[in-house]
Amino acid sequence: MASVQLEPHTGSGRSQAVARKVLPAGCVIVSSPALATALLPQEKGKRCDTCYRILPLHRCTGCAAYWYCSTDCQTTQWQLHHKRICKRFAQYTSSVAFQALASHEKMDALLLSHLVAQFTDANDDRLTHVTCLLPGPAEISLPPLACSPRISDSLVKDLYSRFGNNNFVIHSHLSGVGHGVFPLASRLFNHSCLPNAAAKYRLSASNMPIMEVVALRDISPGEEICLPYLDPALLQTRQQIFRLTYGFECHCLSCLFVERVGRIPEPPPDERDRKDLARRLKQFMEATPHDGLTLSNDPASFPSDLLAIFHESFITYAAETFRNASHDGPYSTAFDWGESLGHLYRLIYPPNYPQIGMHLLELAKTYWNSIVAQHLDSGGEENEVKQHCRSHLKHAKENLQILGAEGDDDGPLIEIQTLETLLQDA
Ligand SMILES: C[S@@+](CC[C@H](N)C(=O)[O-])C[C@H]1O[C@@H](n2cnc3c(N)ncnc32)[C@H](O)[C@@H]1O
Repeated sequence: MASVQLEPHTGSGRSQAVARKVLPAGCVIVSSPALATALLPQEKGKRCDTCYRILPLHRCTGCAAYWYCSTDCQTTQWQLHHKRICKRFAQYTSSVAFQALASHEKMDALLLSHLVAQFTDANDDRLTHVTCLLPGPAEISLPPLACSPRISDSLVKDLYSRFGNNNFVIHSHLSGVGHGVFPLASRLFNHSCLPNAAAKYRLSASNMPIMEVVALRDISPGEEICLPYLDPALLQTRQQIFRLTYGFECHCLSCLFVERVGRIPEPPPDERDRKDLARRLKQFMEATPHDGLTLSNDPASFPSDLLAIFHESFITYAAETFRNASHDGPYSTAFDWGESLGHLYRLIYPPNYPQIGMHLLELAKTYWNSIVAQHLDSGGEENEVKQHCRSHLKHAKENLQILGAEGDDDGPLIEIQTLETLLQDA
């Protein structure tokens, strides 16, 4: 690996991935192939079970439960694991033991089945790449499998004990489509709530999705490279999830900020008071230059009467109110809450975090929707709306170009291009 090296992490038993040279924003730091993947149930029949692309599909005639875009993809998966699963699949998924599982456990059971079906040799290097990962904190019991393993039960259990704190959600345009085992990325990257890198997935013919880890900003030699294990906007609950699922406590600067705040105050229940909170957030953002790393500062430098904006219920309220109004209005509500959510994201997430870009694109589309829907004819108002649309689109593009093309072929960068053209002609 020319870009990173594994070093012992000071003060803990784990390792850390450290940059060996300057890694400029947007560069692919590491490509990590999948060892096994499983599509989410809602994606079944919509995407190819091997390459995850959305194409015309044909069904496996044996089990009628796996879909492929080509003979190549079908052959690849048949050789990997499907030949051992196909015949028993219907019986397996209708079994009492499988049906009794919660939906996330069903995903794990399928992924584990896809993984173990591949192996006969316990000493296969690819298995060692999984068993050398850190196990999760909780005692686990094995889920039922779709085939009888040809490796020992203790090895299967050993593999499964790595699932909860190492596997990844495979996503396209930030929307989850499957789960995957990516041993190289798991071995390398620790978590930070202010990460300097993010994972994206490349989909190509006859291959399982490949994870690429991209630098979100310029990374200096010697700096640790971290990924977000979960959405950093879960400011109140994330520490508990780290403890229960991953067995660690996060000490990043953002978590230090939250710890110093103590208890994030509840936002006011009344809609008018919430609007007022959002208005004060806007004033604060207009008056205070911020670099997207606000949560790495001392909370004493942050207005205490604004802290309720970090309450998860306020973030959810802002997101839902924006979403509900962004297509058909009322547009003034969508603009107000869309802008507030943009401010919140800039405060919580590190620079160039893709959620910021995706939100700015949604906001730009909302301004455009309002132009189209309202046929604004008072020249001044329309110009102002167009200006907002252009400005958000520009910032969305700057942000999302860092992560670059990922997932399905269409997507935010294409949407930006289309909207740019429409705006030019408007
Ligand atoms: C995907 S693995 C990371 C692999 C790790 N670099 C190694 O040495 O193999 C996840 C595990 O790394 C540890 N870890 C990751 N990020 C951490 C952090 N910010 N603080 C403490 N432990 C962390 C936890 O034990 C977690 O369960």
